[in-house]
Amino acid sequence: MSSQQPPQAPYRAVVMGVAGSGKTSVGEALAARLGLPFEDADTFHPPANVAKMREGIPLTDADREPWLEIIGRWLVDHPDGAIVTCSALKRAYRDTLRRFVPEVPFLHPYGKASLVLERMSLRSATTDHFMPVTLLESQYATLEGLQDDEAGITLDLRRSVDELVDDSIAYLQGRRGHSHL
Ligand SMILES: Nc1ncnc2c1ncn2[C@@H]1O[C@H](COP(=O)(O)OP(=O)(O)OP(=O)(O)O)[C@@H](O)[C@H]1O
Ligand SMILES: O=C(O)[C@H](O)[C@@H](O)[C@H](O)[C@H](O)CO
Repeated sequence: MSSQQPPQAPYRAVVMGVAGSGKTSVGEALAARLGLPFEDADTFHPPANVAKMREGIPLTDADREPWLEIIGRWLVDHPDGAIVTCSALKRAYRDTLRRFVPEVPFLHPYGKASLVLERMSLRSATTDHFMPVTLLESQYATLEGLQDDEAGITLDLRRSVDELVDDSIAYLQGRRGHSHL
């Protein structure tokens, strides 16, 4: 009998959630810890989408569809592992991403809008991020949390970024042996 272990599956994951929930902070730190490439899906938004959000107008399904496909292709282009953020607010949006990478797990920092609003307000005061706090209500109204049949984990965004990375890694390691990602 061979003592060789099967090759380790690479980690690919999407950090999802409403604006200001910590996707970038957690995704970047997670990718750094795992030594993987990282991309923030905001960089894939066409300028028209960014302009819309800057004006406080929520994106529609039609605005998001081509953007989701770019993110799906980005994941396909990183078969050796990668972490990407993507709001992926609706189940149907996550279905689009799964058309590209069927077993991709979603890590979802989630919590009360009041705390996210506080963090976004602080961010707006200190950076020139395009996303206005006024859009947070529509982000929550659009959000459909992970369903039981979806690969992924809902994380408590009150925890520190480091703790959220610990939680994410524990979850991803737990999936090992159960998936091809
Ligand atoms: N777990 C955390 N604890 C404390 N502060 C946090 C945490 N996560 C994020 N923050 C802070 O909250 C703000 C929003 O976080 P971040 O930009 O990572 O969210 P995001 O989901 O990527 O937002 P967006 O989608 O709007 O770009 C930032 O100022 C960040 O430093
Ligand atoms: O689907 C959406 O409405 C968008 O992706 C937003 O979520 C923002 O781009 C992001 O959160 C930046 O603040």
